[in-house]
Amino acid sequence: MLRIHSTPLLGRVSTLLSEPCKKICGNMSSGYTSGKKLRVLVDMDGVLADFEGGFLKKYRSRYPTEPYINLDDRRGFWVSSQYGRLRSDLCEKAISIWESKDFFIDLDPLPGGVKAVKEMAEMENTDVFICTSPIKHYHHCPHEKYAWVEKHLGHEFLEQVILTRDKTLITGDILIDDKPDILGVEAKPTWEHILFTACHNKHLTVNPSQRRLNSWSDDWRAILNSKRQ
Ligand SMILES: Cc1cn([C@H]2C[C@H](OP(=O)(O)O)[C@@H](CO)O2)c(=O)[nH]c1=O
Ligand SMILES: [Mg+2]
Repeated sequence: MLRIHSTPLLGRVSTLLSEPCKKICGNMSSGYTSGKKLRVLVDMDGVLADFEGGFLKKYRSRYPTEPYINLDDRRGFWVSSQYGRLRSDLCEKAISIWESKDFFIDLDPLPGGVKAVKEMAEMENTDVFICTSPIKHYHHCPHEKYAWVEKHLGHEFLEQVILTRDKTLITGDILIDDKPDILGVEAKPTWEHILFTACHNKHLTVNPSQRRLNSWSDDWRAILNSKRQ
């Protein structure tokens, strides 16, 4: 175990730290001390990773003779609920797709998302976190979500990953998320929910005070700027 006996050694300890360690320490201090940085929480499935497209592709390939729902006809956040209404046994078949190995890692990035998040992360006074919920069948999903971030955003971005089943507990200024209702134990989350448009929510009439981001070609920079003091 490394013990620090005197201050001169402190300087040496920092030179002994590997580059990633230095970056972690750097991130921690800037994040905790500034207080005025804009904190953006970006959801993963349906915002950065194409959950709906990936699901339909794998469902049709595993169950080629079963009925399916075109993305244009998707309604409601939960895929399995709509499949269950189509025919009750299709609910379980749908679930079997995202519980399978390689479902989450194989998801394609949604157009413009990775580029936007990288640009956001480079902006002054801006902290970006990927805020995503793992499914409860934990055998593959949490691992693959980290692997997806590493693959598409880079190893250093792993520092920015928040896995939580309750996003209301996470503090931030903005949460960009495709789920229309984000509920949890905190009744008044600190963030403003920006609804990211997806096939399952595009027909929804939402509360007029709720802002949308229609895609990553939409003006996400203006939304961020509107929250800056
Ligand atoms: C079951 C299900 C999960 N998901 C996504 C949402 C969550 O990821 P995220 O928080 O990154 O959007 C994750 C666990 O529910 O899977 C859907 O988008 N639709 C579904 O029908
Ligand atoms: Mg989502």
